[in-house]
Amino acid sequence: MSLLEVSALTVKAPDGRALLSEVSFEVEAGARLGLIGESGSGKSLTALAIMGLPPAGMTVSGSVVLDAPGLPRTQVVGAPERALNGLRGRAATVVFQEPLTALDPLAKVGRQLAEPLRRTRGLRGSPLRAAVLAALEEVRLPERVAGAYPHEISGGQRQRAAIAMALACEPALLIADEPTTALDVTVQAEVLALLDGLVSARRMALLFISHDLAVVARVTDRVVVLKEGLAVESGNLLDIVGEPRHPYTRDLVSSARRLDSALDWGAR
Ligand SMILES: Nc1ncnc2c1ncn2[C@@H]1O[C@H](COP(=O)(O)OP(=O)(O)OP(=O)(O)O)[C@@H](O)[C@H]1O
Repeated sequence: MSLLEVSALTVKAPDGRALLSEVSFEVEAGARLGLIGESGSGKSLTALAIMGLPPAGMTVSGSVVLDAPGLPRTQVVGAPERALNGLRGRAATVVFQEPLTALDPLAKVGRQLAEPLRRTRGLRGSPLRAAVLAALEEVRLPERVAGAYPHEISGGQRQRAAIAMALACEPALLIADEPTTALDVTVQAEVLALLDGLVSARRMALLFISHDLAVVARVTDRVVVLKEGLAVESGNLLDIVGEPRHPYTRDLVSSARRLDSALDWGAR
């Protein structure tokens, strides 16, 4: 049994338009899967549906089963909020493109990190303070960040803090939804390398969402290609890059190649 099994997942807008149509994939414990597609293809809706958080007014059908160690196996579609609350953060969690989605602008970073650590590990007092500092260190943030408000640190540091918060509940599956898209190119590479290392060190499963094939290729080995809400191709990343079958995947691969050779040219 997989950690995450998505079958025929369909999301409809209030006007009945299908935004996601019969999408299916699985993620085993500790495995990595990339979800790639252009803007509006349904990537974020997939992430939200897995978390049981579809936008208001949308109808979700099909099946999303989360089966994380130590937690009840749960059908997310149609599950009561009570059942989902126990799963969110622990079975699966999300890091979004914009770290301010996860961070409270009015609270210091240390206090925000302490909250999930207190809740999930029952820590108080100095052990809690030590755990906050360890969590910052794990994402390579200096101690002083604990006493800063989100607006007082850089975008890259905010994303590291958001990653630390996501990891505080020790999730079995990390969903990273364009986690580096809003960052400068050099910071992007650092955050990606950090995420890659943390997922390996903690043996987490990763669902990595991006419009950028080159970025997905750095952290995953299997991909699902989404276009207009349909999964048009899926499989091993190297097979897909080597022999893309769908015309849209061919476009993705050739534009990634063009970018690659332009960068090679620039380096010479
Ligand atoms: N809250 C909402 N209300 C109405 N339509 C929405 C809502 N959220 C998403 N959509 C529509 O659903 C479709 C898929 O959106 P989604 O955000 O999943 O795309 P995406 O692939 O994540 O794109 P991006 O890379 O731009 O985030 C789009 O047509 C979008 O306009």
